[in-house]
Amino acid sequence: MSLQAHRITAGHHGGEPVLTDVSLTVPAGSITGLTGASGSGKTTLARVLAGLHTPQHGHITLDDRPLSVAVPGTVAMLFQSPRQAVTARWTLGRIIAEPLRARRGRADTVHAAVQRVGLTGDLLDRRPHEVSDGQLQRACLARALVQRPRYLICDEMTAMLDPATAAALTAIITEETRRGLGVLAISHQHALLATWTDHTHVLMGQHVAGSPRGSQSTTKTFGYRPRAVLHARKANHHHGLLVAKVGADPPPVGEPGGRR
Ligand SMILES: Nc1ncnc2c1ncn2[C@@H]1O[C@H](COP(=O)(O)OP(=O)(O)OP(=O)(O)O)[C@@H](O)[C@H]1O
Repeated sequence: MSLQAHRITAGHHGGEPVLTDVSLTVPAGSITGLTGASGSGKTTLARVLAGLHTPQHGHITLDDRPLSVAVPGTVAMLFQSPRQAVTARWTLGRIIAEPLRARRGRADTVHAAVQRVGLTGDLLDRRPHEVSDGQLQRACLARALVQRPRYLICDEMTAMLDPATAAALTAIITEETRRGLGVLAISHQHALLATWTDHTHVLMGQHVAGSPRGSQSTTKTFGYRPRAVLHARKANHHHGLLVAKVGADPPPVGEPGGRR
């Protein structure tokens, strides 16, 4: 069971592709990391995986079936800025319940999700400007969970959060993987990826400063165990995917995971 990107080429507004022939697998029940330089195309790939952006080439499968036949909400997304992901005039309660508008039993489901993410009931009547970023991100996680997603894409989800809230949310999501949720965690924070993910891919975009013009977007996979250092030692090319092992030495300057 997995959410898979198969040889994706994608860009914006007919411009040069941001991603060229990129493949990525997000297995169910585990946390897959995705990192890479700013502009390498992580968010673009995330949006393609969630069905929010149509690729020029390639396709997405969800548990071996086309993503297009999946029930809406099967792939949920959390963004860096929860404020840009919600309707500002709605209460948190309405934001969380909205995906269930047409479904029965929503009160129980919403209540369970609210409890699950550690929100107190009094916050449900407040609007986004009346709560903190952390509380709003918890509400966004609750909104995702009420849809019972099979896969969750977290795009820099913790970037704006204090360490305690970030730790709380990652712990809740980790718990959900034990129930089978597959997670793609996108982050620039290698320390977070090293402790949170089972393995991490590094997206090598063609728009990254210093990369040769026309080079292809690929991903490197670091099958590192928690706390291992991101360091490619050996790479094999396979369908646009560079699979690399991880060493204990710090990566050299300019390498993925190295000092800039
Ligand atoms: N809606 C858009 N219209 C035009 N170009 C876009 C759009 N979204 C992204 N891009 C461009 O596509 C490239 C990849 O952007 P993307 O946001 O996917 O990268 P990223 O790796 O997620 O970056 P970051 O780490 O800074 O969030 C960038 O050059 C960006 O300017």
